[in-house]
Amino acid sequence: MFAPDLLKGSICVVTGAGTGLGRAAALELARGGAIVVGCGRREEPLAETVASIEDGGGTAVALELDIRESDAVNEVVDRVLADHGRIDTLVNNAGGQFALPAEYITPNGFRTVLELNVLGTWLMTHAVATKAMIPQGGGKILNVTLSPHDGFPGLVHSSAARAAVENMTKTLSVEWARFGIRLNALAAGHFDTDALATRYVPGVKEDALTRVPAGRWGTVEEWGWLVTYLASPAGDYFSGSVLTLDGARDVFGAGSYPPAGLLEAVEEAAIATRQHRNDIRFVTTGVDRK
Ligand SMILES: CCCCCCCCC/C=C/C(=O)SCCNC(=O)CCNC(=O)[C@H](O)C(C)(C)COP(=O)(O)OP(=O)(O)OC[C@H]1O[C@@H](n2cnc3c(N)ncnc32)[C@H](O)[C@@H]1OP(=O)(O)O
Ligand SMILES: NC(=O)C1=CN([C@@H]2O[C@H](COP(=O)(O)OP(=O)(O)OC[C@H]3O[C@@H](n4cnc5c(N)ncnc54)[C@H](OP(=O)(O)O)[C@@H]3O)[C@@H](O)[C@H]2O)C=CC1
Repeated sequence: MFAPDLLKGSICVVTGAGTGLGRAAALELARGGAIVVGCGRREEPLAETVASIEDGGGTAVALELDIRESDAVNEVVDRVLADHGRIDTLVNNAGGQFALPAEYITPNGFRTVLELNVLGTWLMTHAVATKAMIPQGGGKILNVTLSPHDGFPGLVHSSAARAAVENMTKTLSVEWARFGIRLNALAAGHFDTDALATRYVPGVKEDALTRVPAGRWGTVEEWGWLVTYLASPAGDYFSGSVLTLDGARDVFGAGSYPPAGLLEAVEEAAIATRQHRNDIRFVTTGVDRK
């Protein structure tokens, strides 16, 4: 899609680079000439992303990291700086949640989603800004969030978390403009990734598609193009924005609730696990993981 030297020599850190949207972003950044540092908890998918990039003539490395661990985040940022000297773009893509009616979400379930999406994004952002971007005189941070924005029934924890991330993005775009740091949030609608296929019950997933006016899932390539455009000089004047890529999902809005299949899946999980309805686990996969 882009010229092969668009990002030549640029150092781009992508969290969650082993799968789905993060993988697609990493591949497209590398096609544009960036040196990609892919992070995530599992070594295997990261290694596959690196191999795909290298097969295409690009350059990438993988570093295992749980973005919720402050010490580990600092170590990884130090390592990138030791190896590459700077960080031009950070893509805070790692994130996620499970779909569950709000009344079933436990305190720890809510905390877990907040920690992953808000704390994890904050730890990465703060470490990269203070160790790399402020000393080097600038950089770009792209935070992946969610569409629809005005409430996402079935995902109350993540809806709250992504709103926090978008506000964090806007706040920092003002505070850190004096350092040349530009921050934007990229709100994803429904993209056809493995996670979408495996983490949500089929009825719920299909219901989600009926709420996309464009009538189709987004492709991971379309996501990679947006990330790469913003990382490139063409994206230099974007800061403090929320860019929504969703085939008009946000305009359609939350729609009715519950989506087809969600409550039935809760009941099935309760029967399968012989658990009390207030102690439902892993309903989104329909599999008893206990
Ligand atoms: C309707 C609209 C649809 C809409 C359908 C379409 C949606 C499209 C929009 C979004 C799409 C995407 O984001 S797709 C990308 C999806 N990708 C991801 O989510 C990847 C990252 N996710 C994860 O790692 C996990 O899902 C996450 C829970 C966040 C973190 O996992 P951890 O291993 O750290 O957590 P655990 O230790 O297992 O669990 C911590 C607590 O959370 C609870 N918990 C964890 N998974 C749970 C589950 N499936 N169901 C219930 N509860 C769960 C546990 O019971 C624990 O609480 P206690 O039992 O009380 O201790
Ligand atoms: N697909 C879609 O339609 C939508 C996706 N999004 C968001 O886009 C992003 C990517 O989604 P998608 O590619 O579909 O889903 P994936 O589940 O494939 O991607 C999540 C990635 O984040 C990594 N990750 C998860 N937890 C951590 C952690 N604690 N530390 C480091 N890395 C972590 C995972 O790797 P590992 O498990 O190895 O750590 C994985 O590579 C997520 O934030 C998601 O919520 C938002 C809206 C819609």
